[in-house]
Amino acid sequence: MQQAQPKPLVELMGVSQRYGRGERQFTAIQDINLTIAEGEFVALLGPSGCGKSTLLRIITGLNRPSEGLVRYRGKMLTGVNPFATIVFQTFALFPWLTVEENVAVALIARGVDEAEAHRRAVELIDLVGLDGFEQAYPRELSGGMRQKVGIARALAVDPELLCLDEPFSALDVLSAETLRGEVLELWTGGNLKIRAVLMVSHNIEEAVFMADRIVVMDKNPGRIIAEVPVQLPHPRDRKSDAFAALVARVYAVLAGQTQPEAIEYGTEPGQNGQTRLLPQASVTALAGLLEQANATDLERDPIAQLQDELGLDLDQLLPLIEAAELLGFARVESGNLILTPLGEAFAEASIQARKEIFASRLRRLPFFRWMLRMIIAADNQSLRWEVLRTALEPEFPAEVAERQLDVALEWGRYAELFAYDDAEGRFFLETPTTVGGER
Ligand SMILES: Nc1ncnc2c1ncn2[C@@H]1O[C@H](COP(=O)(O)OP(=O)(O)OP(=O)(O)O)[C@@H](O)[C@H]1O
Repeated sequence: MQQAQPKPLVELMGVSQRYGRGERQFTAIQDINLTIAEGEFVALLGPSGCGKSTLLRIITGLNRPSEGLVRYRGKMLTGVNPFATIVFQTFALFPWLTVEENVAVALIARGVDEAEAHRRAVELIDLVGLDGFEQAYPRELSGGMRQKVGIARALAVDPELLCLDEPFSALDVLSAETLRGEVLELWTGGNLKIRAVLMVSHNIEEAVFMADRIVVMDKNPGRIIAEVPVQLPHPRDRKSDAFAALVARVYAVLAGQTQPEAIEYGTEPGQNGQTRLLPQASVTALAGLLEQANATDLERDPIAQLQDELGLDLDQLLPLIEAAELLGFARVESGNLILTPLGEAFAEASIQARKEIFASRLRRLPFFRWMLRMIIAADNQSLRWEVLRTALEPEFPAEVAERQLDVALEWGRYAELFAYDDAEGRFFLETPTTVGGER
């Protein structure tokens, strides 16, 4: 028998969202094409700032995209989507209302009379497992329980599309894990009207554990870089090889945006072409990563292993990996982090030798070549922070330029390529030079 094609519920075509005006205009997401079909649980995964929440707001009709079309059940979406609802990370409960009132309020707002609203609220509270807590106030509940109230409230309006915006990230590890299981039970139980779930996450394992499809995004500008189907039956076994292989695959997509060397280093600021952004990675954390990777057998599930061992979340780990790749200390292959001989040498080197290795790598980066040239060319070979920041501004928005200089300052100081006078806000060379370029 031929299986019927699942019907598309949400369709996004060429969707972009820009914020701000004029020179300060900024593209949060660009040219997004995405379909969510009936029966699907889709996870949106990507680094902080790649536009996941923006996309959710567009799908639920809270934002109108700057460009592109959004269709819901084949019809153009022009205002707030009445069939969709969002559960937020921070619960968003009214502290002065009881659990029951917090749920009922969503129904009353939709015109349901008060007695009926309270009757349904009690049913929903039972459904999410909070029976007995109807008259409690949010402050009396644990984080996990509060999030259940948030879910009950979202379910009160009988949504077809349930959007979850990092619903577990404010919870402790155990509560998050329990609630993941409970949400999956609600979803697979089939007692609800929900036709699809869209969950924003920045936890790869969570996405592989829950979703049927993972949409992977990257930033600057926010865009979809891959879609990974997850065809494992529920309940999923985190310890299985198939699970680990999928985690590794998604990790490889996120971390391994490795490009040919010429593109990878980018161009110097002010030259034609794109200047590559320096990842927001501290030298200490980078050294920690390299030491850990050098000391550990990272054959299986490297992301989970490194995250656990270093106590980092994805947003902290990815810039470190990017920095390790940029500096030639490591590469990512099929989801594994492999140290280069230089990376191994760095991990095992003395403090002074590390500084020298680091300096030799920084001198290869167009950003640092440019900075050094600017400092050397300045009066007294000393340059104010503002001058460099202003010089970067045609290339990057002001706050990005500022953050780039912060990173460059930390890396360059560590490598002793230049020094910085905090009181005067000036870069200068520790050993003045007269030759054109480097010491
Ligand atoms: N109303 C707004 N005005 C200006 N910029 C905005 C606005 N909303 C979001 N942004 C910017 O757009 C980009 C995408 O933001 P968004 O919150 O959608 O990302 P995200 O992937 O959900 O991030 P996170 O994981 O940190 O929540 C960010 O750089 C953010 O600063």
